[in-house]
Amino acid sequence: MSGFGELKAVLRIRPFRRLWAVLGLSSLGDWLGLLAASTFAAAQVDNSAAQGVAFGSVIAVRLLPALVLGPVAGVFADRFDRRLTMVVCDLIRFLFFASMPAAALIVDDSTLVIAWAAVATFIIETTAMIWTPAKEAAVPNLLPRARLETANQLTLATTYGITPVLAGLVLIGLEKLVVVIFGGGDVRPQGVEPSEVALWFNSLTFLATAITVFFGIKEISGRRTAAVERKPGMLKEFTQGWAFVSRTPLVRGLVLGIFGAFAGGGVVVGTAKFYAVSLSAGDAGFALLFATLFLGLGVGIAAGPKIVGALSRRRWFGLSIVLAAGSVLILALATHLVVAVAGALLVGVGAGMAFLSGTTLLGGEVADDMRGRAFAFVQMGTRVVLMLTISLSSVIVGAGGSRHLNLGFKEFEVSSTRPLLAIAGIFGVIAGIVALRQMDDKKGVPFFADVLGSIRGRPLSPDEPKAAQGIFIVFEGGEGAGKSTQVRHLAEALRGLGRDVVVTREPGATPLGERIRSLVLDPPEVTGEVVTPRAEALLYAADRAHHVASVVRPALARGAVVISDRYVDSSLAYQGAGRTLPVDEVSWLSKWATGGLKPDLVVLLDLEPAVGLARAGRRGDADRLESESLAFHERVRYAFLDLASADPSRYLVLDASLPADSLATGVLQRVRHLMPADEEFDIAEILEDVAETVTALTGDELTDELPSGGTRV
Ligand SMILES: Nc1ncnc2c1ncn2[C@@H]1O[C@H](COP(=O)(O)OP(=O)(O)OP(=O)(O)O)[C@@H](O)[C@H]1O
Ligand SMILES: Cc1cn([C@H]2C[C@H](O)[C@@H](COP(=O)(O)O)O2)c(=O)[nH]c1=O
Repeated sequence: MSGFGELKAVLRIRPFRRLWAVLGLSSLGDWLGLLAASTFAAAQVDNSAAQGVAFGSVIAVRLLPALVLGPVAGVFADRFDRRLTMVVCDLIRFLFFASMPAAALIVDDSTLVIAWAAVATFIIETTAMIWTPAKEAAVPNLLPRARLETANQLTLATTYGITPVLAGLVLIGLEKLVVVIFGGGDVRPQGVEPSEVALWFNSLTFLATAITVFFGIKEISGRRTAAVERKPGMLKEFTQGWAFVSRTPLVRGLVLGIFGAFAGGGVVVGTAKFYAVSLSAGDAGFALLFATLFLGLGVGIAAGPKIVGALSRRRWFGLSIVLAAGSVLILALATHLVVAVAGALLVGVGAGMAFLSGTTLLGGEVADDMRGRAFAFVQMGTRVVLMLTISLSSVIVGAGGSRHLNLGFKEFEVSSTRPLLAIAGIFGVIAGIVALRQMDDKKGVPFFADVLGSIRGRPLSPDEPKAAQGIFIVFEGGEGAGKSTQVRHLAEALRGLGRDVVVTREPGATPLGERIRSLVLDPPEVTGEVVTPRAEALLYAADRAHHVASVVRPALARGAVVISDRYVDSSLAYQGAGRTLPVDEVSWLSKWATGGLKPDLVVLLDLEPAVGLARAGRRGDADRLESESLAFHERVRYAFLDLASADPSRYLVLDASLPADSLATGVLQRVRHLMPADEEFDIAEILEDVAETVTALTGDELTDELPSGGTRV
């Protein structure tokens, strides 16, 4: 589905659509509130120093509740009905936003009005601290899991992209409207200053959201009834929440990664002004870097899922943190504005992707009864980390100035922003790697191969555990190389030693496989149509999936030696090299089909195709693949040899032009090493039977002479 199609599909879900509208409105209110409350406080006094203090104190008061109430806010979201929690919070915000301009109308003392604005802001922020986790925790209950990521894209874009811009526009629009209706500043009646009108408007947005949530999104309620009665006390719930965050690897990893990213972001913001100076880029450079960072954030949120495709979201999260933090290192080292802009873009992309994947993971993988506390913990932590890092880094950089560095051959002026950014970048990369290790859901799957495969739509999957006791031996090679002969011989030898041996083959070891075998190998004159290369690859993979699940794994699980005539390498050689399908795709398909089951030993019987085809021809009519050109079979042969040389410890390559009994000895010698020490067999003792068995099985007189053109390996 296209990105637009996915958005439409999410918005078709009525309760989510309404919640999204509510979120948009309340986020508009938040941004408007931030701008209006602070300008309103500043407007109450005349001199610029007092205006600065009034403005700053309202902002500071907005951040305080995170420290005071943050830890317990999640308990509300998890304990009480989330719909009612949201409605009560919105009604409180409605009343307190309206109380600010109302106070200015009633009270004459500007100090009191400012003080009230600070108190009201504190209460409003406190309720927001409770409202947000309740909302975040409710979203996953309104949607199918598969739609959660798109829903988060939409809500993040709304909260951080659309509504702040809209809030600015509304404020400008209100200002113009006030001038048109009431005229300039001196003649205006009381209570209609633009910031006051904005606060009235803002209070109404919260009334509207309260009404919508109460009457329009009843689905948010009703997730528990009797369970509430059984809940422990609030204090217990609070401590349970903290214990959950610290003991659950996924949440611990998420929290660590998110805090690391925010710490890095805080340092970037705190040092940005000085950093722009160190680039000699001035205010314009500062603005450019900031705009680029936000652009990157948007790109990360909007395009991230498409870029990484099917990559595990846990891995994506860790990767995003490392990308963001690693790009802070680019900023630390950049000496040119263009490089710094590229770095800022990547920081934004990484942060946006981490934000989206982190939110989706928290929503999708944390159980409903803990979700509110998990979101509240993150909400509180990010604010605290951001506040601390912004203030600390700006103080450090302000005090640090710049240092003159003389390397002998070159001299530099190094701003203190650089080491600080470097430290933040290194710290962030480490946080990302640790987070990834904590929460990796594909342990043992190579990371970068998985990332590349996922981007191409073919993620790697962890191997299914192989039964410890059994031994899996595969014979590979071109047509007529002697595989069946050697398979049977080895089986006889091992059975003679008392081992449980399962002889099998691909394709066609099962009734289903038999049917697939005739579909792929019968000539077109029989089947009535030509099997296309991709269909052929899929048919072999289907046979393999069924074969491994129903024959190979069960036999290995009971400790048998499984000897298969052909396996994965045949697909890589025939469909990959022979049919020239992309080998990595064929390989991925087989890995998927087998759950990653690899043989303990592959015996490759290497033979000139012409010789092998001649041998096979003695059996009668050629099948569909035997009828392929000599060039096809040459490609197959060299593909087998390449596979063997890429992983020599797993392969035994034998010159298949040698007599069958020599080959059998070579195979037995190697297989010996696969047996447990106490089961090692005496080759000399069983060699006696080898030639006999082989002759009996093939029905041919085996000769010591090399067939013409044969090469010894
Ligand atoms: N080492 C050998 N030297 C000469 N002939 C052999 C040798 N091994 C097997 N043969 C003969 O070659 C023919 C093909 O042998 P076999 O069926 O074992 O090969 P294969 O690799 O399983 O063939 P295919 O893949 O086409 O089924 C048989 O007639 C067999 O007797
Ligand atoms: C498993 C597998 C086999 N093939 C081809 C190779 C042979 O031509 C036939 C099997 O015939 P055999 O007599 O049993 O050796 O199928 C293939 O193309 N791809 C595969 O994955």
